[in-house]
Amino acid sequence: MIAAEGLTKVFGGREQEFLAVDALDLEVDEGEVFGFLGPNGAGKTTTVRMLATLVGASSGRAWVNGIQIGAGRDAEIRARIGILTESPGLYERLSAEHNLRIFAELYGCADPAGQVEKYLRLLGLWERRDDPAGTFSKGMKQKLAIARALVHEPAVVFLDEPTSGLDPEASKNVCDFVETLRGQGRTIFLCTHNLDEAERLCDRVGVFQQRLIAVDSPDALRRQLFGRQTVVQLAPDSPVLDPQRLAELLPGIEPATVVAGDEQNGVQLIFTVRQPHAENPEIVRALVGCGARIEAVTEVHHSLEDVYLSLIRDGAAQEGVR
Ligand SMILES: Nc1ncnc2c1ncn2[C@@H]1O[C@H](COP(=O)(O)OP(=O)(O)OP(=O)(O)O)[C@@H](O)[C@H]1O
Repeated sequence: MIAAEGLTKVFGGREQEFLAVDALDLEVDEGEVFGFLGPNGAGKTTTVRMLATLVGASSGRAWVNGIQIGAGRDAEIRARIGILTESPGLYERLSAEHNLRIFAELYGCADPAGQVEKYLRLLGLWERRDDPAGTFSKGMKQKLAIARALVHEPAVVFLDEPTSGLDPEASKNVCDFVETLRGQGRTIFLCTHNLDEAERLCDRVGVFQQRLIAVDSPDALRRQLFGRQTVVQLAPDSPVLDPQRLAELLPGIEPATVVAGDEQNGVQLIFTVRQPHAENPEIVRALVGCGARIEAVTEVHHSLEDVYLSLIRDGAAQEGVR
């Protein structure tokens, strides 16, 4: 639905060139919610602007909805996508309804009034439809801009920071709304700094800083970067275990990292495992066989933030994750 091959953007003239997007290769499937994550200035907006045909690429190729960008059919692409840019850019003096109607008519919707009403209602703005957009709060403006991006029922939607600057409740409302779009077969390309939001909404995420560092589902990235780890918490009065004996009893399982305990908290053993379902029972059996008193067995959970920070801090070294 969205594909890029070596997509590159260089700003500036020959004197002073700036490489904003470096040879991006990417495929986003139909119906997928794809999160595009990266620090400030990473080139996310520039990528969206290229894909949405708002700025030309310097080199490389890309297709949106099966149509190649910059190949004479950009107007067709623009008619079939919806885009929420970083600043809503509404007609402040016009009513919410009028703002949407202009776009619905511009896009040639068969039933502009019906579409406008549908999205004003879906985003909870119907009661305020006659108020000028300029009198709306930031959250309401954002919702109106989202409605505008969707009013012509595009198959591909680009959302650049949809919850930026919104309070927690307004962010949640926008997120909930994006979630409702998931089941409708639309392809959603979401740029966000909110990693909880990305974790909740996205099928896959791409971590990007001028070039694509890694791309996969949050779970797969977690596994690739950190493996799966099982923590065995021993009781404070548990006997001390002989690591040599334990290693003999658990062939094929990496020796555990031992975190020392104190009077209140017993020792923790952290095992890196491949298949917790198969290996955890073996670990517990071996420990109990050595006389350990086990208080709890848990799996370490790494957040998407852990994944993101690890990839961004160590971008170059993580090439292999791709
Ligand atoms: N028209 C332009 N001319 C020159 N440089 C530009 C232009 N547009 C963007 N840039 C530069 O390209 C880089 C990437 O900017 P971009 O807005 O794509 O980043 P971003 O990942 O969206 O950042 P943020 O998360 O802060 O919105 C920045 O260094 C920016 O200054």
